[in-house]
Amino acid sequence: MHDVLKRILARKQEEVAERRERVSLFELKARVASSPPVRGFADAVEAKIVAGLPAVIAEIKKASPSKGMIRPDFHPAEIARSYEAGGAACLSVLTDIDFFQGSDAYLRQARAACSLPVLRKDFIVDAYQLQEARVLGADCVLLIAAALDDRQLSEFAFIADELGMDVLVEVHDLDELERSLPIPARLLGINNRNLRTFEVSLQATLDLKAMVPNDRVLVTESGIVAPADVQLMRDAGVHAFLVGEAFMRQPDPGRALSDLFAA
Ligand SMILES: O=P(O)(O)OC[C@@H](O)[C@@H](O)c1c[nH]c2ccccc12
Repeated sequence: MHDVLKRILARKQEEVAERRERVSLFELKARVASSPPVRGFADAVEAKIVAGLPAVIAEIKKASPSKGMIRPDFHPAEIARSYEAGGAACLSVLTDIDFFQGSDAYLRQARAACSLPVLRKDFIVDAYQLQEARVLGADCVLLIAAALDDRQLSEFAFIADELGMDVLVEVHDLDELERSLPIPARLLGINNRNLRTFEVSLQATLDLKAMVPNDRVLVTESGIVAPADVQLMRDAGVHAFLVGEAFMRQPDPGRALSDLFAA
C-alpha cells in the first residue's frame, strides 16, 4: 500500500517553492488588494438546504491519480454553465497540475462563465497558496486535515477568513474529525475516499455523521454516483454533496446533476 497523499504533498512543496520564485508573496499580496469581491460559498450551500433542496458542489475535474483521464473533451466554461443550469449550489475546480491535470486557468474560466461561488480544490500546504487562491478568484478553499498539523489547520483557516474566503475542512476518520472541530469553519467535509489508498466507502460519512455538531454543514465527498447513494445520504440526514466523476463522465454534466438529484 503506497501512500499517494505523501507523494502529492512532497511535490506540492516543490511546486509552491517554484511559484514563489516567479511571484513573490509581496507581489501576490498587492494583487489581493485589487481582487474582486468574493461570492458567498457557505451561504450558497446553506441557502439550498434551507430551501429544502440538495446542496450540490459540482466538481470540474479532468483527471485523477486513481482514475486517470476522466474527461478528455474538457471545457471548464461550458461545464460551469451547464452545472449552473443544472441547479448546482457551487463549483469545485481542481487546480493541481501534476496529479489531477488541473490548472489555475480552469478556475478563472469556470468562475467567469457563471455566477456560482467557486472552491479552489488543491492541496494547501503553505499560506502562499491562500493568497494565490484569493487572487485567482476562489471563494472557498479546501483544507485537508490529513495533510496539515493542528497549527497549520487553524492558521490557514484564520488566514482564509481574513482574506474573505470560506473554508471547507476535509476529514476522513475520527481522529481527523476531532482535530478539525476546534476550527470555526462552517463546512465540514467527510471524504469517502481515503487519500492514502484511494479506497472509497460511503460508510465513512455514515460512521462520522453522529460526531458532527449541528452548527456545521456536513458535506459528503466522493463516490456519489447513483440515486441510491443520494438516498442513503438523505436518509442519514446529509444534504450537501461534493460530486465530480459521475458528472464528468456524462456529455452534459448539468443534466447529469439534475437527473442524479431529481428523485
Ligand atoms: O469524483 P468524485 O468521486 O465524485 O469525488 C469528488 C471529490 O470529492 C474528490 O475529487 C475529492 C475530495 N477531496 C479531494 C481532495 C483532493 C483531490 C480530490 C478530492
